[in-house]
Amino acid sequence: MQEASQLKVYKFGGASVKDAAAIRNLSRIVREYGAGTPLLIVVSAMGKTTNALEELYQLAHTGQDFGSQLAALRTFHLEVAAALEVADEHTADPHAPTLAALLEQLGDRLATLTPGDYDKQYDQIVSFGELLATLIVARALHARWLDCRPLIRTDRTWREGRIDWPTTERALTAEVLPLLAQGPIVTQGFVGGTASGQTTTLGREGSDYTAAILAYCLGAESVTIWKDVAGLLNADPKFFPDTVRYPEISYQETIEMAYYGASVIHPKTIKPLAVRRIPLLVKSFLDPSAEGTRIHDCRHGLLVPAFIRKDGQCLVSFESKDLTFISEENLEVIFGALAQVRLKINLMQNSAISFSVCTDFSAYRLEKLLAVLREQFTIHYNTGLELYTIKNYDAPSIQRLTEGRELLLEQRSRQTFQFVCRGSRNKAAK
Ligand SMILES: Nc1ncnc2c1ncn2[C@@H]1O[C@H](COP(=O)(O)OP(=O)(O)O)[C@@H](O)[C@H]1O
Ligand SMILES: N[C@@H](CC(=O)OP(=O)(O)O)C(=O)O
Repeated sequence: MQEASQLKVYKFGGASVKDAAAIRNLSRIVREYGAGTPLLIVVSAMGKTTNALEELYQLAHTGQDFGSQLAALRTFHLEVAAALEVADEHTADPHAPTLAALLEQLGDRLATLTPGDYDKQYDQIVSFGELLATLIVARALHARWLDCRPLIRTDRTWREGRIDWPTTERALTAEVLPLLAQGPIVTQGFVGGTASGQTTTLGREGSDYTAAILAYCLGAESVTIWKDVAGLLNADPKFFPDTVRYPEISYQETIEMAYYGASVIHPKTIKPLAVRRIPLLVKSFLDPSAEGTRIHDCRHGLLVPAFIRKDGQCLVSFESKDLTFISEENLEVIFGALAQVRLKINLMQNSAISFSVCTDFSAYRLEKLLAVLREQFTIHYNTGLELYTIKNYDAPSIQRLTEGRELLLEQRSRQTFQFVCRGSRNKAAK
């Protein structure tokens, strides 16, 4: 590994690059806070572009007309580039493609989809969001554009590529370290590549993870993720009033919050940073001089309860057909099928003849699960549910969250209280 350097990694997510004004704000932050030190900037797709690409892919994959959606995505990017005066005709970078070439490639790929592997083709399409965004941001910053796909090596687990750490570390050290001395570099979050050069993605919202991978491999001094919130809070302010900011918090507490669904940080982000003791700073791009949150190797007393809400949940219960008990053998079959269809368990519970799991809802994966297990088990499922977790709970916090809700499943350990209930779509949590 390299000596810990002065390198700072900045990560800007969709909200911080959602339009030309946001990218101007990003440029100010980089000028004011990132000067005088080697800087690697990781950028996600602009605003909701990844969702738009998912929709485009879905249309193309099902043989529907995607022309107007593609035109809208194209116009959006070209207009932002024009507003920032970084359209193709104003700039020429020998290390980067043009916006026109990228947009054409995207159109070609959509037009030539084959009925083959859904997840593999998803990655080839959805990754364009980050390619387009980084091109615009690199030009706005007069920074070098870097394609990280040949450097961040993954296996062929499409949509959730697993990192080949030694290969990635070797490639980044050889290719990127020498470039850092020449000025800031802008690269894509969320994407990687296989040994044979195909694009992979690292899981939705995976750009935070990219920042951690780069920091780990290049021995960065710190990672800063710039968000639209004041730092890591004890709850999502979009759903809970009266949130409290943690000025500092340990890796361990954070990893658990992220695991339970605190969407402000991708759950895989923390481990690589903790292993090399690289602090993670969560700061507001709306108020960049404010303190934010420092996630690092620290000890603290009991924290105020943290409330975590995960929507889009599905509760699936499996019952043996002949009243036999739920046994290790049965569980092995159920777990095997869940792994096969790539449904992750967020919570589970068993009784004598029934086993229940709460997972993220995916109609496609659930259908595959039913096909595998239907013969052996009677299966019931409920969709449109929410999973709530209270970390470091106390009686008032449980009372506050459960009041007026019908609990379909509940569980508690010494520090964590969790329950599944029907979705309250428009209702903010109390
Ligand atoms: N515990 C929490 N603390 C702060 N923000 C949270 C928390 N849990 C969820 N959030 C949500 O995370 C959002 C920021 O993350 P995200 O939207 O993924 O940012 P980006 O995509 O710009 O990187 C906030 O706007 C907030 O609604
Ligand atoms: N653009 C990808 C990756 C990502 O991390 O985005 P964001 O940083 O905006 O959450 C997504 O939307 O899933």
